[in-house]
Amino acid sequence: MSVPVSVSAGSPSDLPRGMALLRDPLLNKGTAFTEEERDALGLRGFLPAHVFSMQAQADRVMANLRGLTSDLAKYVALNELHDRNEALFFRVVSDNIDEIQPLIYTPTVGLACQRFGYIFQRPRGLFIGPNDRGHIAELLNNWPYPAKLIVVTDGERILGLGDLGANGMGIPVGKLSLYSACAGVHPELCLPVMLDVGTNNEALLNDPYYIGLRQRRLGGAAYDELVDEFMTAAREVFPGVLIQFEDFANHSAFRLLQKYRDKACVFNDDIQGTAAVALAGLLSALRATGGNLNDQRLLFLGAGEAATGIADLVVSAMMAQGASEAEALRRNWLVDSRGLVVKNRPGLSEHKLRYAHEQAPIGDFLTAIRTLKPTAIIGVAAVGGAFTPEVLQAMTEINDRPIVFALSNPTSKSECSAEEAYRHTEGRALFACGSPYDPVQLNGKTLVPRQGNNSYIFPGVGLGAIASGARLVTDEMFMAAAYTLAHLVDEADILQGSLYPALPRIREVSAHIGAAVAEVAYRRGLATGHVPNDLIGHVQSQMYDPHY
Ligand SMILES: O=C([O-])CC(=O)C(=O)O
Ligand SMILES: [Mg+2]
Repeated sequence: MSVPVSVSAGSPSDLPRGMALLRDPLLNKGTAFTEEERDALGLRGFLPAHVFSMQAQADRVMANLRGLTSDLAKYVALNELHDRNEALFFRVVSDNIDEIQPLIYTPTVGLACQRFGYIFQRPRGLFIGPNDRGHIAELLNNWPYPAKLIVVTDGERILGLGDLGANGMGIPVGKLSLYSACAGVHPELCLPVMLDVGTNNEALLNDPYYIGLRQRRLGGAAYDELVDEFMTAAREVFPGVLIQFEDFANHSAFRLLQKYRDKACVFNDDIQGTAAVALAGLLSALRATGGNLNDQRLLFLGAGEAATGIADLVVSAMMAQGASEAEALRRNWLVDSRGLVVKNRPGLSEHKLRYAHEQAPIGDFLTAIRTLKPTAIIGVAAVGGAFTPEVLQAMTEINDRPIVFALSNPTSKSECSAEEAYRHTEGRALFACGSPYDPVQLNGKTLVPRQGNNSYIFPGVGLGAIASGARLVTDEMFMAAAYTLAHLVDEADILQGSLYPALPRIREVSAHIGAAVAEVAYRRGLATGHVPNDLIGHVQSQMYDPHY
């Protein structure tokens, strides 16, 4: 007899029985409970006669899903399955990751967050707000599972969609689903957290179905104190927990990372995860162009978390290959809403200063391309359509194989589509995108764009940090993750224009990234316990496999 493995439940006699068992998503198997289990667990009479295999259940889920016509309806159906039977949900997601990732993650999760109040059924995770001050540890203690991994947001910058307040809870939930599906972090170890500090989104404040606190955002010291109480309480209640900051606005994201990175096991996915996935894509693109990293010139459209995160990691990689810091910095340029970021521009925020070079001001992206002659353009400003045909043609005039990364999410915010990228560069672009695009046929050739999305990176990084009991998450770990990911791209991928491995290989990818991250943790004395002989075996042995 086997019910899904629980990491928190005690002996089998402590497990719920009867109706309570059917209603526990971590243990429920629905119509797959065997005759023997139906007798032993008090289930007789609750279930129809036929005993289904897990495969038959999974096939039925997929058939039903494919019968639905809207992506939002599919999101809701998958959410319901998640609430009913976790093992089956993760089986279905893992076995059909190409088809389902876009439904539980970008782009559909963006729409789901915008509609969150309307599709809300059961809560998942913890909502913490200003009224909980002084009691956050108690609140965390209400959580019935032993969290080892928290994804936390305050909803102020959800994907490229802006302030969605408490509706942004869809993001921690979606990211944690990918942790379990893509890297086998056990679902019981995963805790989504929404710091609901209000919203400045007027439409939501006036929406009768808005689920969050109906007040404007908390700011200043009160905000910092709330975050700090949460950080302290989380580490007290769940010792060693890894905390991922997600979709905070720039003004909070850099500050919070700076404040906690040397004292707690934290990272910011939008800064560091995005950086690693972009560096990996760049390394793959260089296999196609035959160029050297240290000869590249990168022009970013955007100057926020993703842009400076990527630029910082690229600078470190260039320095590791022999460039001086000054040389490496000058190979990275930022364009924001006010034009090229240059030294003499007044009022630059701190995170942009490293990339404010000596240069006459330039007002627009196209002129910046013509002046600076980049080898790569990287879109991270959430301005949909910003890579116009003129921009793409200009890149093609300068480069034999222009590198074009349209990383903004969801699809509506993408700088250009895959089709546009290839069509306006005569099929020469080395393209990556934040949200998924289908293959493109051009001049008798099939080009297969892959997602330059941090979902290739964060699941493996979290797995490695947890498997090694890491005390901190460092930039060196993200560097190792980026090189590991790039190494897993094979020649056939490169030939068809794919800069990342195929998504169905994601569990293998995450295991290797996990081992690379754990290796850094052990080597730097940041791990807990002894170095295992077989690191990848050790990491793989901790991966949750969704079977009954
Ligand atoms: O969630 C994604 O697709 C990538 C990401 O972190 C973001 O865009 O904020
Ligand atoms: Mg994000």
